Amino acid sequence: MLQLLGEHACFGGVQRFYQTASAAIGLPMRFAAYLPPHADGARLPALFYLAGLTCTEETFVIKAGAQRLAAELGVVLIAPDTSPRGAGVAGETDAWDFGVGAGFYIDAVQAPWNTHYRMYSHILELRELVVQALPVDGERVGIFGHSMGGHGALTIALKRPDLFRSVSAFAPIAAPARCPWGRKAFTGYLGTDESAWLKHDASALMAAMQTPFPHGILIDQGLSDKFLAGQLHPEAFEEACRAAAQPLQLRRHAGYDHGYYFISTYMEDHLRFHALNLSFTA
Ligand SMILES: N[C@@H](CCC(=O)N[C@@H](CS)C(=O)NCC(=O)O)C(=O)O
Repeated sequence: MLQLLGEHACFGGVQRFYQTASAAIGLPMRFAAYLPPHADGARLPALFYLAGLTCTEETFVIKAGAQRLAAELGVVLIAPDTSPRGAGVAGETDAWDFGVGAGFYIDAVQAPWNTHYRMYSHILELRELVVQALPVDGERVGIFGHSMGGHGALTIALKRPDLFRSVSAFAPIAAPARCPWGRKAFTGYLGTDESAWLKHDASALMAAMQTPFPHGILIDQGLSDKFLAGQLHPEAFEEACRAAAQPLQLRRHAGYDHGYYFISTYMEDHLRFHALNLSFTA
């Protein structure tokens, strides 16, 4: 079921790469798993990291610099891929913001995308798989992500707060139904009925809830991010959290852009935020 593709010693633990026959996607899917040093039989908290447009399961592992602190905190890190690979849908590699590398962590309902582009179900299936096959405590799983993956982390956590008990994001696409990236993806994967999009829009989902994460949500945003004005809309999510009485730390950082120099700068804060949240009993 799980095929080990590679393993590298890293800060006393192991950085692994796996392939699994994904039932949700209907194709082989890859993911990365960092296992910190741990005692035999231990069940550890785990964090899913969802990456952004054009990324793979390797991007976070190589660029975010998360393993050293994950080793210290004893947290497992799971990094899925960002879309199906080799689905063979016509045009799937024509654009960098739709199709391959841009699955948006939703299940497509429109043909021809709905056969394989089912990244929401894939993340849930991976969660089950890692709890079963790796030393992961199913009661202590959190989720975070960047840009498209920030949208994924926020929406998946809001849809399933029972499965993901802690959530944070870097420069998330916070209101996809009203930005060009989100509108393009939702039109292609979900169709033109915009009311159906709102079930996959973090700001709309939050506006319809009451304090789903009582210990708070953490978001970091660079103010020199070239996508901030047109694509990200953190202020919409901030407003929705205020209306829902959801505690939110939205930190805006002068000088930081959209990339991994920004993400790696604040990675430690996110890992400590999740480790603390996952230490509270449910
Ligand atoms: N290809 C795009 C940029 C795509 C992009 O910025 N992707 C972000 C996520 S939305 C990313 O993490 N890229 C990988 C990297 O920075 O290593 C462009 O031409 O501006």
